[in-house]
Amino acid sequence: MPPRLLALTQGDPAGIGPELTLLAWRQRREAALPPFACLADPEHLQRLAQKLALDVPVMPCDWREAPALFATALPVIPLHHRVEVEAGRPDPRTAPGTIESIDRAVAAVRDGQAAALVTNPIAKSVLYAAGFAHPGHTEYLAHLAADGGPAPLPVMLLWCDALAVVPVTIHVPLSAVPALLTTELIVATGRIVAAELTSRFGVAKPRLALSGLNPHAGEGGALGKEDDAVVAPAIAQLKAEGIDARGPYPADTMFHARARTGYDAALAMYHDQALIPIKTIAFDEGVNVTLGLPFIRTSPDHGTAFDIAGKGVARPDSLCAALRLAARMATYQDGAGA
Ligand SMILES: NC(=O)C1=CN([C@@H]2O[C@H](COP(=O)(O)OP(=O)(O)OC[C@H]3O[C@@H](n4cnc5c(N)ncnc54)[C@H](O)[C@@H]3O)[C@@H](O)[C@H]2O)C=CC1
Ligand SMILES: NCC(=O)COP(=O)(O)O
Repeated sequence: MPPRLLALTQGDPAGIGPELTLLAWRQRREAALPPFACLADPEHLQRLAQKLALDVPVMPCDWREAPALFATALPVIPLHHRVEVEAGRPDPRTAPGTIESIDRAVAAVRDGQAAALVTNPIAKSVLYAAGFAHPGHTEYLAHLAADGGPAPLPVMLLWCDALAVVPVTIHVPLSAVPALLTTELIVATGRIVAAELTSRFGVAKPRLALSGLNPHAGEGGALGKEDDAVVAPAIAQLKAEGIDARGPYPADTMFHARARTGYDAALAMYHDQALIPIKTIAFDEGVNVTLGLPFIRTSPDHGTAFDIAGKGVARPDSLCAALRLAARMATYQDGAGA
């Protein structure tokens, strides 16, 4: 079965997302990319391609036309919002277009017009300044998936060939982590990770390694109580449910190469505990995946990089990896394996 079309969002139009989209399309053959269509302002992409001297024919189209166009042009589903912003100069007035792109891409995936969602980076602070009430894509996508009912628990997984790692608490201040970190949250996260490593990554019997929260996983309680009181009971519960879960391990010694051979995914207790190791070993190839949703979503692991936007130096490798992984996950979901 040929890979089905992916829906790619515009991301923050002042960031590097638009140029990465152009660069990815240019590399579609060498990088073995599945077909994708971007929800964006076609004229903005045309202007940017011209400015960066990138030979990319940008073709406005609808979802039905997009797959056949992909071989010869970048298919773009036009947004209602026009983009009038300079690269590197973020502006909250672009927020409605950024959000329109996400909303319509999600709708296209849920309607079956696209196989999976791939998002270009957004700047949270720009959206917050425009009144956006969600911490990031991860939480907003769960809100969209709720359809007015209870929102599913979205789980952030950062993935590269050498490591898959999940922050159990996500976009929250460090000072709020101990109160938010509950045995129930860890168990619910572990269940989702174990189930989707099988259904969406093809890992038959996933092995999960859980970190502690505190230095040395609490050093028997002397350096913090949460490791024994909150994390250990969650591991016991996961094991009781037949999930291969181990720990709590000291976070500082569970990410080196030899340790990584012992598990399929690491669950870390907070954002930086999870993201520092993967961005250190695979900043250019890492992919951010949202689990727990009724649809597939991947994204590059990096942000909007306003400091280099429009300068022609941004690397599309992580976006390319996100596109390939989304297609691979869709293949597993369809039951066809990799
Ligand atoms: N999935 C998403 O939507 C994400 C969005 N962000 C947002 O991005 C904004 C900026 O975040 P930062 O912490 O500055 O991280 P960043 O990833 O945007 O930039 C960090 C450094 O890496 C460089 N860099 C990033 N991507 C690159 C690429 N593809 N090629 C070459 N160099 C690259 C940048 O120039 C910068 O020096 C924030 O507002 C944050 O909310 C951050 C991470 C993910
Ligand atoms: N640091 C990861 C990140 O900010 C990604 O957030 P999201 O927008 O994918 O929720």
